[in-house]
Amino acid sequence: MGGKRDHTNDHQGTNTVTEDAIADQTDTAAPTPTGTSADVAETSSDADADALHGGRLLVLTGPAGVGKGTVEVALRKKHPEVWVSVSATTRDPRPGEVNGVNYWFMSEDEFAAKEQAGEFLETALVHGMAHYGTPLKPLEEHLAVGTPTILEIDLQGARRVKEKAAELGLEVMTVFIAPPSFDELVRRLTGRGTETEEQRRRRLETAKIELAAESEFDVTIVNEKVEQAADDLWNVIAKEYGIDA
Ligand SMILES: Nc1ncnc2c1ncn2[C@@H]1O[C@H](COP(=O)(O)OP(=O)(O)OP(=O)(O)O)[C@@H](O)[C@H]1O
Ligand SMILES: Nc1nc2c(ncn2[C@@H]2O[C@H](COP(=O)(O)O)[C@@H](O)[C@H]2O)c(=O)[nH]1
Repeated sequence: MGGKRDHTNDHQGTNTVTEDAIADQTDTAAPTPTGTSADVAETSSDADADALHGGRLLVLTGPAGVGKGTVEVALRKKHPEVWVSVSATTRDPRPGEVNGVNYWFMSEDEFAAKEQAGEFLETALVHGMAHYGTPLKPLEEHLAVGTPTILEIDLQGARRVKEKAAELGLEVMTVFIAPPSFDELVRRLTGRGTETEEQRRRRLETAKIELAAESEFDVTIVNEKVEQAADDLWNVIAKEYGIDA
């Protein structure tokens, strides 16, 4: 697998991930859960890890505010056949975020019950603040039909998926999205304006740990310019899935 690190030089203007932009991600390639968080339970109750055998996916990781969500939206605009897994989370929705589109938002109790029931591929406590998890059932459904699939998860989740890949018979390509500089990362996170000062501080602490782990990933894409980063990501996907780019 890769090892490429892509650099571009000019910045793109800020580009907030809006509800409308994310709504564009409506899946066309395979079934996607919709509705309330209760639907996750319905679709995930028979989760069977064997169903992932032979599946192929991309794990996308990068520090808070680097632009992962923004790049995914740009990618999905050009390549709607790519599916980005919708995670469960116990954090509160940001303004404009929609349940079942951005995340499956749920209480800590609901999350713990699903975790206990084995409904997640992986889970993590992120930034020491909220739990996040990748629902298994929709992932199985997409991998079964060969949909190009992205899990946007944190470093702990990426490590967990890599550890489990062999046992599950999964082909996993890991991609790290890096900022052009730490200062620019701080600017983007601050500019997004969705966190309190304390939340931002915690995210930047996590960011330092994640940036130090970049070499664990198969490929690094530096997000200087959103469209270029989305094209770079598509090239990785196309290569991984044997698609003519
Ligand atoms: N290439 C870029 N140049 C300038 N601004 C960018 C670029 N990419 C993203 N941004 C801006 O940076 C901010 C953070 O982007 P985004 O929310 O996509 O980050 P993220 O990595 O998904 O963050 P988190 O992990 O905290 O959810 C947004 O305001 C977005 O518009
Ligand atoms: N381990 C997992 N990490 C996840 C999952 N879904 C999202 N994430 C990561 O959490 C942070 C914070 O996300 P935010 O939306 O609150 O800014 C970010 O790094 C995501 O990539 C998951 O299912 N598992």
